[in-house]
Amino acid sequence: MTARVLTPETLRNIVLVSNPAITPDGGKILYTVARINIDADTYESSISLLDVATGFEEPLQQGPSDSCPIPAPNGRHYVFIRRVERDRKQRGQPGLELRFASIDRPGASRLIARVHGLVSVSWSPDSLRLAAAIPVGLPDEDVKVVETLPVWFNGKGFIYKTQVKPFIVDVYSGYMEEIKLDDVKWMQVADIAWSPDGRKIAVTVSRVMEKPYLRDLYVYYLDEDRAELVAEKLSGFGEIVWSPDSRYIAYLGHRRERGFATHNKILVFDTEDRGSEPECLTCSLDRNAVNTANSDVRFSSCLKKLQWTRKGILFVASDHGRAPLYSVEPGSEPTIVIDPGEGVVDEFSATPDGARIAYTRMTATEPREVYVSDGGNARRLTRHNDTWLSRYKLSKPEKFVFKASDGVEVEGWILRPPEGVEEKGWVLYIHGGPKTMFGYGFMHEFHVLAGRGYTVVYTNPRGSDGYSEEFADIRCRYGERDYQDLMEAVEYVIERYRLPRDKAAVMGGSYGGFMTNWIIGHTDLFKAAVTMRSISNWISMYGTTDIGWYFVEDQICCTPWRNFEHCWEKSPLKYADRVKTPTLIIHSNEDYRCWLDQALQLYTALKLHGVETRLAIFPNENHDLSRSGKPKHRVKRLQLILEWLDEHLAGKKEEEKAGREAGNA
Ligand SMILES: CSCC[C@H](NC=O)C(=O)N[C@@H](C)C(=O)N[C@@H](CO)C(=O)O
Repeated sequence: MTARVLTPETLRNIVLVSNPAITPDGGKILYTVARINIDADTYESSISLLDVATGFEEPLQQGPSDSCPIPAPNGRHYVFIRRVERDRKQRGQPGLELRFASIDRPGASRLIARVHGLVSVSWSPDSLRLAAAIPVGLPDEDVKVVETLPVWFNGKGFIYKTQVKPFIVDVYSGYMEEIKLDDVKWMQVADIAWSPDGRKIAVTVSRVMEKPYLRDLYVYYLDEDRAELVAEKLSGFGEIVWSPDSRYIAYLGHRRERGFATHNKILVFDTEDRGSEPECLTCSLDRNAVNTANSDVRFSSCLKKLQWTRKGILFVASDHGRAPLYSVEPGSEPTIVIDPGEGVVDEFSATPDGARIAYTRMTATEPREVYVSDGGNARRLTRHNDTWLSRYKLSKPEKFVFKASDGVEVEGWILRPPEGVEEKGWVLYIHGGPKTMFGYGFMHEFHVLAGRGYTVVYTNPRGSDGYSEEFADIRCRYGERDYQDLMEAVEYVIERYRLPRDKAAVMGGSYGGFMTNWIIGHTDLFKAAVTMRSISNWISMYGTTDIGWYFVEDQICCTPWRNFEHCWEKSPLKYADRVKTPTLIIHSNEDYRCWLDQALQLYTALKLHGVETRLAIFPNENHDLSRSGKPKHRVKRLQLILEWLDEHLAGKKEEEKAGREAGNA
């Protein structure tokens, strides 16, 4: 009997649980439940309410496009987001509604404001108002007349007229007033936080258009209607939280000591001692204080990545493919408060006293579910994915560690086809970033590959997250130590797991696509390659994408005018004339992170050099096609990958050719 395995279409089974927001008394959890409707080609999301004591659950908002519930400090009300459909005539109208509702009145809600987006929101302690970072300004309808940078942004489209501004919003009247930050002419607010004493609002904001990664920290004093600059030229995530006594601000980020390879840290600023150096609370940990585990089954969340409770500051850090929840206080060392085992704490929220924490956890074999922890006792509260999971065979990845040729340990995992599935070959899968990690995030795609008979090998080579800052730092040296780690991993798994050398494929997305392109230009070991949302040419990447001009300079250490030769040396396109590996190129036509030109240049080069190549362009999709693209496109993408592997690793093409020839004879 053939095993029931995951296929492209089983995406429809996965229930996407997100945004577990706990009420201040710890009695209830509001969260988003999303389902993937392949037939209607949509994600349908609603909001549920969980009673922590009984585990009883009831729908709060039926959807089909409700998400991101954020409870008020009074524990009675909440705000949430409703996505609204717009027809052609309404183009330019805001697509989101910010709504206000009572926890004890399921279904009812009132419109607060129509917005084009919501970057961050924070309740006033009296539960009457919100501090909100809201995008304003739209692109021209027809001809685009641009004077700002970047022109476009992945997932947002043309943003050259958009600024993200800070507002105070009255939840009862909907009245909105902009918070004026002195001397800030152009701004992109990254985060906003209302102080527990109600008197101040902290804002992190980028105000240098050419260097959007630089953030300044302001405090706005409501009584005086005046803002003060607290710190300048910070970088990283940019999230902020106030201490319970409203004196300190914890900032999640860094000062770019190792450029974009720098770990996000928790830096605590004393707002009453201006000019004092911030205290770094996570420097000794030497881990990135955010969760960068890859997964393709997430749904949008509005929860903060930091929370300052009376027991300490909570944050998730990336560690060896896992993501535990930590707590830290000024003057102390970080300690783990929720150990997810071989898993990932994906998002969390805690009661102000820190006694109870709601969170979502996932593993490599289970998508996210909601959990609650009361000081050490963790309980799982939802089981949305249990029934369908019990009907399928999913194999469990096995972890391996090998010593690279320079003596550094590198980790990886091997996911074999489930029992009963015929083995057809294997795939080296490379993650993006490069500063993200593989590990214990659920990857539907990996199980689909395994279900078709392909063993998946995935590793965290140099440049990855989850280890020291030094480990993540491959600036200026792309294609060197990272490439070596991957090729040494290949030799290791061939020997240790007896994988067939002549049945290997390589694939990856974004930086992983860069590396796939690099690999096929430097070795002919692989029988097939699949390169997705990839980078092939750093020179054109520089000027065409949302992050290009500063990402390339930082990571590759060149610009089209400085070290031009180095930019070309590090571009896979330079080596395209050596490629022999049959290559499937997958790209989205609205990928503004790694623009379509990257795929087109590679495709043209491979075609002209006689390499077997196929190019799939996905319309109306962006860089996140594999994670949040339209369901039908996600299915099609997986089908294309499987077909390519079947043709080149499982000999499907030869079989068909032989069949055709036999038919003609
Ligand atoms: C502004 S510096 C950070 C760039 C960013 N790194 C985070 O992952 C990034 O977008 N890099 C892309 C080239 C990339 O490889 N993206 C990965 C991870 O998001 C992907 O899988 O798409």
